[in-house]
Amino acid sequence: MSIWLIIISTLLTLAVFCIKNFGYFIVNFRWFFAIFFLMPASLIYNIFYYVRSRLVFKLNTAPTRHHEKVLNVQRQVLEWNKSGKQTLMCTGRPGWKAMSIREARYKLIYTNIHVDLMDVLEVDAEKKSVRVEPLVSMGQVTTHLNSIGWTLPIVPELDDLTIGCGLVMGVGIESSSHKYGLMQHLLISAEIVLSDGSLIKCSQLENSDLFNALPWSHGTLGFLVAAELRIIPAKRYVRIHYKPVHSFKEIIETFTKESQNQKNDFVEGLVFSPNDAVIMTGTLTDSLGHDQLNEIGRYYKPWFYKHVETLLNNGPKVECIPLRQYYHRHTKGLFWQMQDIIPFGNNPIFRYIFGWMVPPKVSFLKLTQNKSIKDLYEKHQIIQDMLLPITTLPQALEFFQKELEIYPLWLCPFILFDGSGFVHPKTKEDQLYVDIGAYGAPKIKNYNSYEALRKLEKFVLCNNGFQMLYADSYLTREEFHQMFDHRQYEQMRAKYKCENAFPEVYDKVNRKARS
Ligand SMILES: Cc1cc2nc3c(=O)[nH]c(=O)nc-3n(C[C@H](O)[C@H](O)[C@H](O)COP(=O)(O)OP(=O)(O)OC[C@H]3O[C@@H](n4cnc5c(N)ncnc54)[C@H](O)[C@@H]3O)c2cc1C
Ligand SMILES: NC(=O)C1=CN([C@@H]2O[C@H](COP(=O)(O)OP(=O)(O)OC[C@H]3O[C@@H](n4cnc5c(N)ncnc54)[C@H](OP(=O)(O)O)[C@@H]3O)[C@@H](O)[C@H]2O)C=CC1
Ligand SMILES: CC(C)=CCC[C@@H](C)[C@H]1CC[C@H]2C3=C(CC[C@]12C)[C@@]1(C)CC[C@H](O)C[C@@H]1CC3
Repeated sequence: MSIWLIIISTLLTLAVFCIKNFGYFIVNFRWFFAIFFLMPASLIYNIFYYVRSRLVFKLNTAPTRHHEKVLNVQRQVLEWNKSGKQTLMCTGRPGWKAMSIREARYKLIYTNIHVDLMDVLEVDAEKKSVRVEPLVSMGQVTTHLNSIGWTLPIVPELDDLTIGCGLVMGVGIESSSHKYGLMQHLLISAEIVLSDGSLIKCSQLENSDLFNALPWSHGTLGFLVAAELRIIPAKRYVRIHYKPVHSFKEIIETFTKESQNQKNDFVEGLVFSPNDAVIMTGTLTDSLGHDQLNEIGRYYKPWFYKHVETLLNNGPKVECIPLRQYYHRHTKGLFWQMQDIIPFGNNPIFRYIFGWMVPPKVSFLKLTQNKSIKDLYEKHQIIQDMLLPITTLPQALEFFQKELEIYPLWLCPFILFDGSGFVHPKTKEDQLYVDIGAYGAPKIKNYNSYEALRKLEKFVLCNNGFQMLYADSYLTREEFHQMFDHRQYEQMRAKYKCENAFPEVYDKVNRKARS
């Protein structure tokens, strides 16, 4: 195992060395580094963690070691208390590992608490729940669950997203969210180490005020050490219906109608131009019936959105996709971000030779970007997910066209349940929302990233929407408080003595807090 780690570190060190010394080359030939350094390093890293997790799973060591690891977190917090609370606290997870666009600056000055808990603890088939440690990745948990016939009702796309950290303390969404809501709605209970070092369990039945304030709190109420989530039986395939639509009106009507249809297990839309989109609906199934099997996850298969694009003129179509491959349909193309990193990545020759190593890990791409690359992304690209009431979809699509002109756009419906935390509908009832994801280079003339994003943020604010906080946010503190309901959060900050222990969410996620 240590040999693998040495190889990964050598490849990454070489890549970082090249970035520092060959700035021009790295910006213009990033694909070279991605293919020859980052992809092999990612592959070895994944194998390493696969073997590690497999061993932990087989030997069942995670549950017995869990208590010890929680005590370690408590010990660090108690030490911070004893040493006079010199600085605020945050997790010790390095910024480059997080799946947000930038790195947190505050990690360098705050006390880093190492929460190295990364295993699946138990699956309770009777209770239909899985108990996990916070750093468990989506890849890890779905592989475990799927192999024993279960799955999470919502499986956010990217393998490296962490369940307990990013998806529960932040936000998680996927194409089944129109039925199940956001990842936070799967949470049954959470175990938190508070600022005084004590351990508290919360759920809808005990300490419910804290429980409801946790989602989107970004580690500013305490450290999560275990989370229990709802699971459902898995099936072998997803039967997917691709419906091409060719007018603005049809896009809105078809997408809204399918999002309201609870018979659909999955709903997603890819918008390719103001008047062209493919709306996809899926159902879980164990039998192929007469439908064709398409193993889109195989290494030589094209990027999913390219496959969908071909159906704009060749659809409608029905096919079955193996479940895990459906969950990972956008992974190889990092939605459509891979085309900017390896422009020929979808070419069949590349796919047959290198496809099995794709994609490089997002964290390695982050670790090895220099200032020029960061500036390029900031000035010429947009990576944003805006969550808006589905009734505002027509205005929103027009706004995206007018201010950005960026395609494809990702449409993902979700039900936002009424509640009391950071994010809930402004009306006092459950409401259907849509996540509009824009990832890439806007085509609008004279694009000014700051101005465009500010306009977009104001549009979202005026329409009772929310910005996903992994992305760049230029909201002012006042606007942030207007967008996110801080009432219960502030009560919990006072009740659990967080003010001198953790920063506020705004101070972790605003653009100035990240580099
Ligand atoms: C036990 C376990 C622990 C893990 N722990 C970690 C970890 O700690 N950190 C980490 O970063 N990753 C972790 N992973 C994620 C792992 O690296 C990826 O899931 C990897 O892609 C698994 O490949 P596989 O072919 O064995 O998966 P399988 O489940 O066997 O794959 C089934 C099918 O899905 C397709 N598929 C699988 N993954 C992808 C993908 N990413 N994109 C497109 N298609 C795909 C495959 O082509 C295959 O046909 C873990 C995985 C497992 C199984
Ligand atoms: N499909 C989807 O839904 C997608 C979602 N995302 C978003 O990407 C973001 C990044 O995810 P990821 O890299 O997994 O997570 P991060 O490491 O970025 O963690 C997100 C936040 O949770 C906090 N946190 C981390 N660990 C703990 C803990 N044990 N207890 C309490 N708080 C904790 C972090 O605090 P600290 O700063 O102190 O480390 C940070 O503020 C998520 O917020 C997610 O919403 C991105 C892509 C797709
Ligand atoms: C489905 C949802 C809700 C979000 C998907 C977002 C992803 C497309 C982005 C999340 C993190 C992003 C990063 C990049 C591409 C787009 C994301 C995967 C980069 C890899 C782009 C290249 C840069 O050099 C590093 C970026 C890191 C984060």
